[in-house]
Amino acid sequence: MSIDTSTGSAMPNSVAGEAVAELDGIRMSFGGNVVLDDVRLPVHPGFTGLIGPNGAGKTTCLNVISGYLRPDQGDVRIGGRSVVGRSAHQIAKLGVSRTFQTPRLIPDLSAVENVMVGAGRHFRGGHLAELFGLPTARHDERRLRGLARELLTTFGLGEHPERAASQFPIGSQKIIEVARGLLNEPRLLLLDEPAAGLGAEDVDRLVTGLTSWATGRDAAVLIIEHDLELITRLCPNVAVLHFGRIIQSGAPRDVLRDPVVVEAYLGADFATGD
Ligand SMILES: Nc1ncnc2c1ncn2[C@@H]1O[C@H](COP(=O)(O)OP(=O)(O)OP(=O)(O)O)[C@@H](O)[C@H]1O
Repeated sequence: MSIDTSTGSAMPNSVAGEAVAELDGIRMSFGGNVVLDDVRLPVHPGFTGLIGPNGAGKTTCLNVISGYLRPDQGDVRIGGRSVVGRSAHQIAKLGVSRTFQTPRLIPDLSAVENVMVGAGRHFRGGHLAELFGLPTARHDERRLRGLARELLTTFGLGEHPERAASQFPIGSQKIIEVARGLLNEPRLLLLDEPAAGLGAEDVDRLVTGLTSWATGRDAAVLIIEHDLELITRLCPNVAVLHFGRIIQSGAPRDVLRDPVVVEAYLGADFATGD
């Protein structure tokens, strides 16, 4: 395993075919209500979709991977290493970023500053250096501001980086949150319904930005989404969760035509376009 000394991350660089993250036999219940039952889900470099009806357990999967919830049973591996019992903060340090269904931006900070909030582990100077305005901190700040601006531009939002986050429409706010999740160069990015509430133009920005960011990187991106067109555009692999169980996985074109999936999730009226 190689240690990434530049970031302090201990996640190994992924080998082709090796899962960056893996849920293995996960069981999760809330007060006797079993929400995940023997969930096995490998997340390889590239884009993986996780779909399923409301309440199927998709966000719970993300919460388990990112350490917000501890499963009753099963293992969570990140970079081949078991992380069950580690805090969300410790897991983030392994190079895991996530977004939430409702964007968690700081409304009075500018778009670029909100993206910079994602920096955490990249501040070499630390908080004391920052507090006393030491050169390391000033250098870090300039560098991060530049990176944050580049990310906003990648997502087509580079025009008004200094505008307060609250002044952006909700769709753009969600994209700013995605950009924030990328500032740390995550090895694993977890996106919870990034396209919910987005118009067609914003969905295009999101897809174009994510594709552009992922090109040339071996990061893994797990996307929960109800927008099946987005899933089909981005993800070579998709898994379907239904009542807490993975009922099918594979290429979206095949999975979305599977009668079990159509029946269980999509309803009798569903038909995929070619
Ligand atoms: N902290 C919690 N306490 C109790 N029940 C919970 C908790 N978190 C989730 N649940 C329940 O677990 C089930 C799965 O919820 P989850 O949010 O994972 O579903 P989902 O597939 O992401 O749904 P959606 O597509 O609507 O976001 C739901 O019945 C939900 O009410």
